[in-house]
Amino acid sequence: MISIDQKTAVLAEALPYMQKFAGKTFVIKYGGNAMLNDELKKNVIQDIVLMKCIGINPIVVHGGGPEITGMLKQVGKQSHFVAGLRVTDAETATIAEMVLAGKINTEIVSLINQYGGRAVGLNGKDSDLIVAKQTMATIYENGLPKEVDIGFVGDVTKINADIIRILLSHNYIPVIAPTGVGLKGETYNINADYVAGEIAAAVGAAKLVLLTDVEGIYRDYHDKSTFVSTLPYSEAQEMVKKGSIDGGMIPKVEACIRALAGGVEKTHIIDGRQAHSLMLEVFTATGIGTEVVKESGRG
Ligand SMILES: Nc1ncnc2c1ncn2[C@@H]1O[C@H](COP(=O)(O)OP(=O)(O)O)[C@@H](O)[C@H]1O
Ligand SMILES: CC(=O)N[C@@H](CCC(=O)OP(=O)(O)O)C(=O)O
Repeated sequence: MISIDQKTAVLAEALPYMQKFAGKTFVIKYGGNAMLNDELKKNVIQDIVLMKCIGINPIVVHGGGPEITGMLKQVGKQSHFVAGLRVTDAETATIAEMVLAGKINTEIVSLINQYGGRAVGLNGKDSDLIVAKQTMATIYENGLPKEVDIGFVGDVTKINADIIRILLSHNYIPVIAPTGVGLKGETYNINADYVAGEIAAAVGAAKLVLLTDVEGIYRDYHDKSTFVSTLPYSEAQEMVKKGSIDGGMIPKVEACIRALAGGVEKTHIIDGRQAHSLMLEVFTATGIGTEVVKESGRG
């Protein structure tokens, strides 16, 4: 049982962070694997509403990979991933948009509103928020890059962030589905981590926080003693090339790298399975998870 002294110590520790972050914008990427449990979902939503209450401007970018996989299965389609990206034919792009923008986005908006926030849902087509072009997946064979065609998967070419700024200036919480629109109105499926990195750079966010289903990054994913709390991005790039960062972790580190290059001050990959992990990361001295940084050393 936590004592009164411990409770007050925790609250007092939060004060300087509340002062430091008031008025700052945080992009929070909430991934499909951290969304599977209703109690955790509630914790994440409460943390986002709390941030808003103390003057931080949260922007939520959500995933929904497991739900897309489930829906594809219902219509008899198997899912395949290359370098963490879903191989997307035309029908898959339509189903991904339906699940992300139609189902998950509205659910998150509704939950935030139930907890007292004022959320507005957006997808890449709203006001041409996320303009994209077709991209390839890169895999490494013996350290050498190789391009693989994965269909209607998009690379962000432009974020039209005006609509986000307008919503923030009126105290709304934007909730963004990771679908992209091409120059001819076509739909692209984009990994939500990449969208979060691009949005964070476009709005000049102070922090990008990616919630996932592991503690953070491990040097060797099969050995939990190799957890890394601070990872310089040059080292992260090497780990992707060597294959020690693999699958769904690749878009996350690449999103952090993109955000840092775009001027975002801090990027974190944290465990969405831990109750109130967002609050712990933002309002405590030690933080949790892995921080991807430009230089070595945790700030
Ligand atoms: N070096 C690594 N450290 C941590 N996780 C890794 C690493 N390499 C690959 N992974 C995988 O990345 C996964 C996280 O990506 P993903 O499942 O796509 O998350 P989300 O659904 O939250 O976006 C982890 O569950 C793990 O299986
Ligand atoms: C191209 C690509 O991989 N798109 C992702 C979009 C959803 C997503 O990113 O969801 P998570 O954050 O839950 O993984 C997909 O189809 O699964």
